[in-house]
Amino acid sequence: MNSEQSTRPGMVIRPIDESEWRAWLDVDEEAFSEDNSPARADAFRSLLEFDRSLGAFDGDLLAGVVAGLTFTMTVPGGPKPVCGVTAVAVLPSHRRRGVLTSLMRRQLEGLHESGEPVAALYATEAAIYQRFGYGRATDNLFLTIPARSPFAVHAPVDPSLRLRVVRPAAEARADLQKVFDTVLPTRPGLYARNDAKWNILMADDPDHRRGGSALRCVIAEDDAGPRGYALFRVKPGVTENDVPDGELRVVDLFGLDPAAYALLWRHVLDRDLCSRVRAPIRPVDDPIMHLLAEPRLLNAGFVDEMWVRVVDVDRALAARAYAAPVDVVLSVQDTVCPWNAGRWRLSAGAGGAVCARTTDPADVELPVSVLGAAYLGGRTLGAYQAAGVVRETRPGALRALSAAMAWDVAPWGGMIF
Ligand SMILES: CC(=O)SCCNC(=O)CCNC(=O)[C@H](O)C(C)(C)COP(=O)(O)OP(=O)(O)OC[C@H]1O[C@@H](n2cnc3c(N)ncnc32)[C@H](O)[C@@H]1OP(=O)(O)O
Repeated sequence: MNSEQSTRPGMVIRPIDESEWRAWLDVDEEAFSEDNSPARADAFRSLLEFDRSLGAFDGDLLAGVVAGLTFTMTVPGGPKPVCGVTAVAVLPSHRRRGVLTSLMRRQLEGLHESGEPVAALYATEAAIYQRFGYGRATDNLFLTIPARSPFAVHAPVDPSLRLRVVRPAAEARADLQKVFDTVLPTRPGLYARNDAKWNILMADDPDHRRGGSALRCVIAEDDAGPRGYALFRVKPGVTENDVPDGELRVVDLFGLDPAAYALLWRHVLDRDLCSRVRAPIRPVDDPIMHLLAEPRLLNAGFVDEMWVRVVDVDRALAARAYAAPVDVVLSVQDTVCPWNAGRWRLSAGAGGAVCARTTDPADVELPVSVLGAAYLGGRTLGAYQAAGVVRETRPGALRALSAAMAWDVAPWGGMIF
């Protein structure tokens, strides 16, 4: 599809120049009905890559925007380049006229021509991006745990570990980055946090506190250095009878080994004057689920987290590792990126993966959104078959593909971008 075909008539789509930043911010603030303090606007701007942004212009008026960010994201097998899609906004005066559709199509065409084979995003509303071929690839586990919930007898303990409180939290930044960068390659979905991202986290914007304290930081360490950290806030409170009823909210918690991880959770659960711990952004296989003696006390739920778009089937499927050998012919449906539509043979084994065009008959028929959903390893395909989304035309092929694409560690981004 050429760019004229993908652009709404009367609308010009082009990258936004840095000098047009004010107009960009206006569109963003109007679309989200949110006003930014100067500090917050500066932080937002520091995240953007203007040459990777697109604006939809109605005459001189900037009516819609989308940003692309250059990411290294862990996928099954290790860190790879992924385009982070963010800051999507359309002026309320121009909504439901195809502005977003034009921006999405143009962005995907650009990635196909010279970009990353995979795009990922966090959606404000889950219904928006499926029509553009994004699949729900990760979920967020949210927990509300009563304080002082007991641990199971098998919970690991290492007497050489100690806790260090760092205040203000920003002073621990180097240690935090070291821990995070070590964890990064171990979980699909985690993306490398650049300086701008760490600046925002450590700036501890009062607008993000929602009635909670400044960011608190505790490091688990031994004589050799840090082995994990917890960042959290405490929202103080008392019951009507003056019983302490504070709420501790976990912001970020990573451990390099089971004992450090358990100690950090023990710390947040035992914090004085708190009656519960809320952890709203956790991976669905968080080890805390196996540390508590009474798992029902987790009060767990989950929601969609990241949505992934396979931009180029061949480049994307060859870029990741597979949990088992597989040799299948996929028939891919993709009306937004027609270069993906049709049959591809995926062959993966000990020597790596190859994905190439084929005229052989299909073994599995599926929409590109399911490839996106399964890309980070967090989905099995039988459920999509049961839902009527995927069809198997060679017995056993779907199961083989599902086992190969699934990954032992659940994917999770951990922080909105
Ligand atoms: C990755 C991120 O940045 S997520 C942030 C997304 N931005 C926001 O939530 C800010 C507020 N909302 C907006 O700015 C706009 O309403 C947008 C960006 C969500 C949609 O922009 P629009 O230009 O109105 O979308 P567009 O007209 O291209 O709609 C395309 C299709 O998506 C549908 N759609 C658009 N928004 C939504 C939605 N929120 N929920 C469900 N469907 C939607 C439209 O109905 C249309 O469907 P159709 O093709 O069947 O007619």
